[in-house]
Amino acid sequence: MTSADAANPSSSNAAEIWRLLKPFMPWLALSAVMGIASGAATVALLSTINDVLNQQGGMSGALLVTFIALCAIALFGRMLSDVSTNYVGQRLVAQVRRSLAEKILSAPIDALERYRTHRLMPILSQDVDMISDVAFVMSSMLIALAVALGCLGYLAVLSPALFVLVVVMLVLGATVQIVAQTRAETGFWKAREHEDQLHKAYRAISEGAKELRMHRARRTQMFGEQVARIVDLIREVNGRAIYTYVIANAFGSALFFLLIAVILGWAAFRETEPAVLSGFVLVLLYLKGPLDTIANVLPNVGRARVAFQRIADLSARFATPESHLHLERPAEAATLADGIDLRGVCYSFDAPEGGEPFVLGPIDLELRCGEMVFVVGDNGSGKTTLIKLLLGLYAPQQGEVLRDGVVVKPQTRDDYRQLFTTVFSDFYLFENLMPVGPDGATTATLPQAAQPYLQRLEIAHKVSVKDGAFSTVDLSTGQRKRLALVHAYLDGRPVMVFDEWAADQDPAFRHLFYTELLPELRAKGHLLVVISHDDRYFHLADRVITMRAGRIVEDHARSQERAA
Ligand SMILES: Nc1ncnc2c1ncn2[C@@H]1O[C@H](COP(=O)(O)OP(=O)(O)OP(=O)(O)O)[C@@H](O)[C@H]1O
Repeated sequence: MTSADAANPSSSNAAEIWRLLKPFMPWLALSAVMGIASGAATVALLSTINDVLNQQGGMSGALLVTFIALCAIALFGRMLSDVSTNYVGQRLVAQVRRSLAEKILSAPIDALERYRTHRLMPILSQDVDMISDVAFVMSSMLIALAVALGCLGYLAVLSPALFVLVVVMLVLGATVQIVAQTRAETGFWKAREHEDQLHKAYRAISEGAKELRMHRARRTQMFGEQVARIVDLIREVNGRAIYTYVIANAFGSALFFLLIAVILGWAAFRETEPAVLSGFVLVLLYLKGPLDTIANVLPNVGRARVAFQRIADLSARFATPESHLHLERPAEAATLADGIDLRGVCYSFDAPEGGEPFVLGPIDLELRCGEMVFVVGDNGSGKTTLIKLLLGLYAPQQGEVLRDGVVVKPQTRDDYRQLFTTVFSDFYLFENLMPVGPDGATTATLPQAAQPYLQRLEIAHKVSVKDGAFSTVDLSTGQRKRLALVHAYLDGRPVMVFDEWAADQDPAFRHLFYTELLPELRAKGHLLVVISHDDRYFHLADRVITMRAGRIVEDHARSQERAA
C-alpha cells in the first residue's frame, strides 16, 4: 500500500475492486445490458397491462403478441443476466482464493509470523465465502435496480406531478436506508473483529483440548470468558445491525402504503385520469417487490464490504517484498561448491509492548561444505533466529549472506533457499513425497527409494510409501520427526539444518542420530547445521558455536582439538 493509499483506504479498495473486475468487464456489461433489458421489458409489461385494464376488449391480436414477446425478453434477459453474473462471481471468488494463497506463499516469513493464524484463517474461509454469497445475489439486485429505474421512468411519463411526490418519498426512504446501512456496517465491522477473537478461542479449545480437560477452572474460564462472551458479543452486535435494517425496511414499507394513500387522496381532490391512477397503483405495488429485494440484499452487501476490506488489507500487507519467489519456475538441483558466509548480519524483532526488542548480531560466520556444526546456547539466545537468517527465511536488516562468495540478493534468495533441507522444532510433516532429489526417484520408484531410509530410521514396520505419500502419519512425535528426516534424505540437498531434531527421540535412537546418522551424512559431503541441547554429543561436532543474547560468544573447532 502506498502512503497515499494508506491515507485513503477507500481509494485503494476501489483500485483493488477495479483490478479484480477488469478482466470480467465484457461479462459484466452483458449482465448489465440483459438486466436492463429484462427490467425494461418488465416495465413495458406493466404498461401493457395498465393499457389493457383501461381499454375495451381486453388483450388480443398484436397486443397479445407484444405481451408474449415482452414476457420472453423479461425471462431470457433475467436468465442471461443471472448466468453471466454468477459466471463472474464464481470466477472472481476463485481468483481471490488463488491470489490470496499465492500471496501467503510468497509473503515474507516475518510478515506472516506477525499476522497471526487466527486472523488469517477467517479471511481465507469466512470473508471469501461472504463475497461468494453476495456474488450469487448480485444479479437479482442489479435486475431489481433496473426494474425500479424503469418503473420510475414509466411513472414520470404517466404523471410528472405525481412522480415528484414519489421521488420525494423515495429520497426519504433511501436516506433512512443509507443511515441504516452506515450504522449496520459499523456493527458488522465490530462483529468481524470479535470473530477473529472467536477463532483464536476455537484454536485454543481444539489445540489445547488435552490441557483443558486436565484443568477444570481453566476450562470453565475458557468457555465463559472467551467462547461464550465473544459469541454473545457477536450475537448482540450483529443483532443490532440487523434490527437497524428491519426498522429501516418497516419504515420503507409504511412509506410505500402512505404513498399509495396520498396518490389515491390526490385523485379525490384533483381530477386524475383513471389510466394514470391505476398505472401508479399497479406500478407502485409491483415496485415494492424489487425494492424489497434490494433491501434484503443490502445487509449482505454491508457484510461483503467489510469482508472485502479485510481481504484488501491482507492483500496489501502481503503485496510487497518477496516478489522473487518463483512459483511457476521448475525447481533445479541446487549445488554448493565451497560454503556459506554470514558477514555482519543483524536482525531485530519488533519490541513487545513495554519490553526491549530482541536483537541478533552482528554475526560473522563461515560454514564450509562437509562440516558438522552444532549451534548451542540457552533458551532464547537466538539460535533459531540465526538459523532463519542462514536459511534466507529472514532477510538480514544489516550485513550480508554469501553463497560460494556471492552475495545473496532478494532476486536470488529463493534459489539460495533450495540449498537447504530443514527439520524445524515446530516442523510441518507433509504426507506426500517429492519425486526429485539425487536418486532421481519418480513417483513409481519412490517406495523403493524411501525404503532404505525408513529401515535405517527404524520405522519401516509402521510406515510405507504408497501412491507417492506416506501410508500413515498418525504416529508419535518422535516417529513423525523420523519421517521428516526421510524427506530430508530423499531431497538430498547440500545443506541440512536440524533444529533440536533429537529432542523427541529415545536415548538409543538419539545416540544413533549423533553417532551414526549425522556422520554418515557428513561423509556424503553435506554441510550439517544442528541446533542441540545434547551436551553429551557436542564432542562429535567439527565446530560448536555458542550463542548468548543474540551474539556468537564462542566458535570452537572440535576437529582440530580431536586431531591434536
Ligand atoms: N516471532 C517473533 N517475534 C518477536 N520476537 C521473537 C520472535 N521469535 C523470537 N523472538 C525473540 O527472539 C528471541 C530468540 O528466539 P529464538 O527462537 O531465536 O531462541 P532460541 O535460542 O532458538 O531458543 P530455544 O532454545 O528456546 O529454542 C526470543 O527470546 C524472543 O524474544
